[in-house]
Amino acid sequence: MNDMSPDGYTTPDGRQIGGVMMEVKNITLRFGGVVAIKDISFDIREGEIRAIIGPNGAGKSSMLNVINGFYHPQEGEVWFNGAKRKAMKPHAIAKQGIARTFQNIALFKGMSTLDNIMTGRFTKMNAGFWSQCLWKGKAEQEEIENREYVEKIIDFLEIQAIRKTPVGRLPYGLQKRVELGRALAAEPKLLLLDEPMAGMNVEEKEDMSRFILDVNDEFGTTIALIEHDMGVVMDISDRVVVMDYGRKIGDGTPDVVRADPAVIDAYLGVAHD
Ligand SMILES: Nc1ncnc2c1ncn2[C@@H]1O[C@H](COP(=O)(O)OP(=O)(O)OP(=O)(O)O)[C@@H](O)[C@H]1O
Repeated sequence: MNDMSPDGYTTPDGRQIGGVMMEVKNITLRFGGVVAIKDISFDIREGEIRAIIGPNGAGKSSMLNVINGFYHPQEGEVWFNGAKRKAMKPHAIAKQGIARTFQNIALFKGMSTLDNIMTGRFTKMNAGFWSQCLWKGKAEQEEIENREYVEKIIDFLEIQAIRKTPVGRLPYGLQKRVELGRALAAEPKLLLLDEPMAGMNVEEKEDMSRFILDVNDEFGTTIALIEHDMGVVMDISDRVVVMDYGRKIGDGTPDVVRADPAVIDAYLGVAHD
């Protein structure tokens, strides 16, 4: 990686990363007596694939929920697109361009792939009830545009063959792909992935890794993910934050993090000389 100038940097594979999109500053989050996050700061840059890793209970999901606006930390600030975020409801944050997937798939199991992905368009739907009654044409036009966008995602994720299938009948790996599609339907600037490879076999992990890289490349989406699978994280991420017991113990490129003795001790469990 080149220098970390405010304007960005160039990745080893030649991608241009931009300035800071999201910054969390000195975040502390407590649940009663449990300190889930202790004074953590890091940034996510425009166009990056940024990972947050750490052992069980390290605070990764809590951090994703802070970024997502679901949890409000007792201390610290969240900055997005150059502005300090006020306390907001998650749907307002979704409107700002942040979408996410969940560790335990949160799809409507009885609904088709197509309809599930359509639900991801809700932040893009402007025609309200009265305008639908008074101005049917506008609502119809919006519906057509939403359908077109969803079809584009279905093609992109190579799930045409299952577009009509109720998602509850799909294998796990495909359900995860549909969930990615639903998040993409919101056209996020920042996409949060909560353990996108959890429970997958090797082939499914390879497919998901390829789709994450392609989303970043073709849609230009900035991606932050939390993941247990170290191999996957190191392969696809530009920079990695390492958490342990609610603290940040490492931050840098995969090579830097891999060689960091504190990370090796805490997470990799490999003895270092
Ligand atoms: N809603 C909650 N109420 C109370 N404690 C919580 C809550 N959510 C998380 N915690 C605690 O905060 C700490 C961090 O949990 P968190 O789920 O963020 O870690 P994690 O790194 O995502 O773990 P895992 O990899 O197992 O999902 C843990 O001690 C956990 O028990």
